[in-house]
Amino acid sequence: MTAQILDGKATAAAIKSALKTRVEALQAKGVQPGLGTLLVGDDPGSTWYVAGKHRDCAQVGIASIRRELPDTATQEEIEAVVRELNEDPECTGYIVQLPLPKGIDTNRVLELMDPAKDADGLHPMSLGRLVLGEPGPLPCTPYGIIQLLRHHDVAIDGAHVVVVGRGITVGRSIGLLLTRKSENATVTLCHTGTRDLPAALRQADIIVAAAGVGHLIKPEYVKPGAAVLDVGVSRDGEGKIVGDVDPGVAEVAGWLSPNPGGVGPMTRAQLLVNVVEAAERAARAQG
Ligand SMILES: Nc1nc2c(c(=O)[nH]1)N[C@@H](CN(C=O)c1ccc(C(=O)N[C@@H](CCC(=O)O)C(=O)O)cc1)CN2
Repeated sequence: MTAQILDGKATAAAIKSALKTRVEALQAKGVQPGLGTLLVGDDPGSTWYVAGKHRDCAQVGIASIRRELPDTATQEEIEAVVRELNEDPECTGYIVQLPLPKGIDTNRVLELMDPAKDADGLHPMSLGRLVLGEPGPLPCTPYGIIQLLRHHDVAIDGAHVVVVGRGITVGRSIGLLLTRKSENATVTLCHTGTRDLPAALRQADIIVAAAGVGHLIKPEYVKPGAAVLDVGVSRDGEGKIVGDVDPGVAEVAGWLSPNPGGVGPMTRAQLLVNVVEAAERAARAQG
């Protein structure tokens, strides 16, 4: 078997094209959506991701507001920029690029954000709304994964999804989305403390690999025909970027997201969706 490709680039392009029309409708009402980003430090990966987010904004007509601080920035300096973005009327939604430098209390920074401007769906209020089933911004990578599966007609209803990784951006929240009535999946969350990871993975109809451990998912752990989503990014011994999924998995899986070109572009597209939806909510509230 050679897996069918879950093409994130093409799916994200379709989402962005639909968003352009929604942005034009907002602009016609005098509302200009604007995405703010706060980047602390000069990590090449984070710098690249933030640049990509602004390129996407330009494509759909969302304005860009960029704030940058050196990696020596203190908690207070970071919080001061968060307060500025909370107050900036041109910034209708924003993100704090993660991870923040060592020594910074990330939760304190996220909690300080205005929840109405949370474009990442990572504010405690947004996560709480997700638990309660109330409308709000959805976490970008988890919802991007669901959109990618839907777009390729991969059955989620009734599927057993095994997630590997318990980080805040993917592992912790994806189960909340997948177990909603609208998705109706059964989710097992695995992590470094899971005793027999291969045994858990062999049960999966869908695997979400978000551990950040290069080539962790081997072909022999995958049920033939399963859908496999490669979220992780890490470097091998030679410094080359690798995903969490061993290339041999393509011979066993029914569906496979490439990395790059799979979940990454979907994460960015969902961020734009959150910005546009927040601006639409604000426009409705204004009447
Ligand atoms: N505040 C946030 N921080 C982080 C998030 C997040 O959702 N919000 N997720 C990750 C990084 N991330 C978004 O910020 C992200 C990662 C990868 C991509 C992407 O498009 N990757 C491309 C490859 C890019 C390359 O060539 O290196 C792909 O997969 O095709 C977008 C966003 C951690 N931080």
